[in-house]
Amino acid sequence: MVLCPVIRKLVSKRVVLASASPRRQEILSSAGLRFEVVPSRFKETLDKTSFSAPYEYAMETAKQKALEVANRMNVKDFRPPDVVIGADTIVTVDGLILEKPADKQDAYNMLSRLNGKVHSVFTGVTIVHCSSKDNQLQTEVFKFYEETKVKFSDLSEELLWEYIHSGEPMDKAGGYGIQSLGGMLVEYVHGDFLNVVGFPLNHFCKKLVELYYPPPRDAIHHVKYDSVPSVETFEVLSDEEHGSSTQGNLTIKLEGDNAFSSGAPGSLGKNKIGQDVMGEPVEKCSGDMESLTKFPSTLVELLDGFKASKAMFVACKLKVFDLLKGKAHLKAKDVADHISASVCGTERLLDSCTALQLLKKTNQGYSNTELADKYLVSDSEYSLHGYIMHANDHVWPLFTHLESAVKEGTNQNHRAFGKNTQDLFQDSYYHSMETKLRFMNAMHSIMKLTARGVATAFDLSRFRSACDLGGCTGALAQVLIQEYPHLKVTVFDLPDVIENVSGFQPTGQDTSRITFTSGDFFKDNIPEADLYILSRVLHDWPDDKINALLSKISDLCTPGSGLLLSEMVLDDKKRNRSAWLQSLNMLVQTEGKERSSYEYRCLLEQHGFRNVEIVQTGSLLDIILCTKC
Ligand SMILES: Cc1cn([C@H]2C[C@H](O)[C@@H](COP(=O)(O)OP(=O)(O)OP(=O)(O)O)O2)c(=O)[nH]c1=O
Repeated sequence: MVLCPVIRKLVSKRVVLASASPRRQEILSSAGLRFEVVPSRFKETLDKTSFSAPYEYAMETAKQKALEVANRMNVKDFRPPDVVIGADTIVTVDGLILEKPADKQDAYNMLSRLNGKVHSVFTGVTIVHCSSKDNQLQTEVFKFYEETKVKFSDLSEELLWEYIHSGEPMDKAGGYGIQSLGGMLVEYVHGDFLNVVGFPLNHFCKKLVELYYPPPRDAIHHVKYDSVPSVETFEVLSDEEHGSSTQGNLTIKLEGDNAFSSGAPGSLGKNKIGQDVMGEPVEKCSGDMESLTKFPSTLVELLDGFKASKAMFVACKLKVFDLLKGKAHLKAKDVADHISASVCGTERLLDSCTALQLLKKTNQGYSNTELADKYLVSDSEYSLHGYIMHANDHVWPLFTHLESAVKEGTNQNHRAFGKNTQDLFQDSYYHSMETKLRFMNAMHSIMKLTARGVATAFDLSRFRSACDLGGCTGALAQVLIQEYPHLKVTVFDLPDVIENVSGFQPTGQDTSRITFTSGDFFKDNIPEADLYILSRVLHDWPDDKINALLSKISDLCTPGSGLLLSEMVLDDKKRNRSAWLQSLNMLVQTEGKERSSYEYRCLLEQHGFRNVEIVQTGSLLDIILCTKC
């Protein structure tokens, strides 16, 4: 999604971010900007005393970072970038400029200076427009800066050292990261929060508006904008209402190194032949033309979606993130050697993962992003590796038959895996030890991630016993007993599952209040409990089976017993994309479907449950609680 329409102006340009900062990459890509990352090699050693103000230093460093990359990329026979963006963040306190700490002692010195005080964070940003003539790089440089004031609480020595030992300060100006643990040090922030994190997005968007939609001179005094104006506002002003102004020789004063004339070829804005600075035709405002010229970014994202998924799946399968865990950097060749793959293929995979922000790339090589360390490394606490392997090995082949699934209205196990499913779980998930463990791993990893949300969406402290039907490895049960000290939980699942749960139990945690019982909830007796839980179970089955199961549970319940469901609830208004795609997922692989809140409510009331309450989290699972009347 592109919130700032002016970002679309950059869609057809080769945009390069001259920064290794993962924060800057994240901020700009979340704003919908498409860009390549080429970290600058400029050494941040300008003489600070030669600048009249700290922000001058930050802007100059940002400029040098961007120009170094622009020059390096101006290689004969290659297309140079159109736009290079550089940034530099500094912290200033007591007249001193603080950059990234050199070591822990330096971090301590910086944090001690900031302790209990208000300081300023400046980010200087440079936008360099590039063109190349006879292999000579020509540049136009625009700079600006943003200041944010931050107040630190009074912090104890112990806390400062604990924070320093977390390792977070080392790659951050002033020795703290407000967006993570460092947020705990901060009492208040005045100004743009993202500016502290490394990139003043709001000011950047305003600057783009200035650059790409310059208001004509006589409009300047009418137009006051505090926030980013819509494209239309400025197109109307510059192209229609004041259409003739683009024909004139209008001089626009901009902050930065340049003031230029919109009438001069190669200058900013639109020239006499209706081209913008990059020499490309200017978008017209008229409805038809506009819809023809606007770039369908959403569609491009969808076109690329499956490639991005598969790149992540393959990197996980080849254990790339495991290999890079805890390593400063590895070159593509070293990664290729370890995973027994070609160097050229590995390099492309690593570069794609870098573009997807799963890896970081510097001159020394590739390393994991925080996201990859946390979720893609196979043995991390909240690893999604198991779920991703299930997506790659099971869901992906099924989705290649989506067209048949849609035409036939049935799952595609027979096409994807060559066998008809009489018994869904037995035939598709548990037919071999390998598939069984893969499926259990997948359910375990997704449940670990979501269990706390499920367990705490409602206060369940009135229940003394719970039975988690289809509770698999007991990942939810483990969180339930932590949250509710008086609750005992029975995990009920097929014998195939229960006999393999031991490998998934946590070490060093008291699990004596969890019991594992095997059985088939359609055929066998279900254990008695005050609270029954069906997490991601109902969506697997057709209505007749669901009715049979709910009726069986309802018969076991006494008045006041509870039933807790966790599913993705379909909602026309919220249009939760994951839930609707999950519904297709259910079509290709099961006999079930996702349902709306209305459908769940009817279903539950039909079986004697009342007080149906739904917490729609909008993330992976929504939670429903009801009581037997
Ligand atoms: C104060 C503060 C800084 N920072 C970061 C932003 C920047 O990445 C970093 C300041 O260092 P910079 O030199 O501005 O940037 P960088 O070295 O990370 O990347 P490059 O030079 O390649 O552009 O500090 C935070 O992430 N959180 C904070 O709260």
